[in-house]
Amino acid sequence: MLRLIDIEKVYQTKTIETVALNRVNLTIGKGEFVSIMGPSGCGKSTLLSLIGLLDEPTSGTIELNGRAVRSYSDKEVAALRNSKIGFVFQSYHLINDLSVLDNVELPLLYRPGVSGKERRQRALDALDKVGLSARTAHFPGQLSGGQRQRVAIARALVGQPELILADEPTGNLDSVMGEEIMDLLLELNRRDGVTIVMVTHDEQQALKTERLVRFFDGSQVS
Ligand SMILES: Nc1ncnc2c1ncn2[C@@H]1O[C@H](COP(=O)(O)OP(=O)(O)OP(=O)(O)O)[C@@H](O)[C@H]1O
Repeated sequence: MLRLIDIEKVYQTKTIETVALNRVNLTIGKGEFVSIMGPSGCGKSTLLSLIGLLDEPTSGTIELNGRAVRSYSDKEVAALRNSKIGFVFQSYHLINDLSVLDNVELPLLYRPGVSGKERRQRALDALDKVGLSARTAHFPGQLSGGQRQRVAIARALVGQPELILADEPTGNLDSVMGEEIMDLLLELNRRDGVTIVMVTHDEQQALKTERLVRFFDGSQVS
């Protein structure tokens, strides 16, 4: 589904040039659950932002479903990102002034052809999947960290993406809640076939996934 071919990412500032990714080759198949591990600064977040079509490589090719991403216009890339990719972050990124249901509905606001009624139903379905049907009227501030991350996962799911990108999804949670979130991601992958790429610092969690890719200094080492 996704291929990274000879990817290089160089950040150039006035004083220093940083090679964040150095000739990375990675293929992610449909339905896979891949963990990415590596020390701080090795390029994990950079990799996720490229896979998530949030940034472009300095050189190399990213292919999505067999077609080079660079052959799409900016507008098409934005539409692809919105329809095919769901994001989950370490710090949830929920909007505190919106209810749980409204937070989950948000990504569908920018979808053409989705009525208000359908939006609501899909958000309710996504919240049901993450076990939060009883909390739809709550606000993020009234939830535990684990529950907030469940809301964020429901928000990532509501657009029915092909791919979920999770950047340290359990990084802010204690081990019990972290386990719960990990089990939820594993279930979504196994039961619903959602492809997941997860950056984590937690070796135990990484070992539960189908595949573990390790990075060091911008390069893939295993
Ligand atoms: N916007 C930027 N401008 C300049 N340098 C950057 C930028 N973003 C990242 N870098 C550099 O690129 C390298 C890789 O950073 P990246 O954030 O991808 O690492 P990481 O593995 O995700 O680290 P961490 O585990 O600490 O989040 C680092 O040396 C970082 O300083």
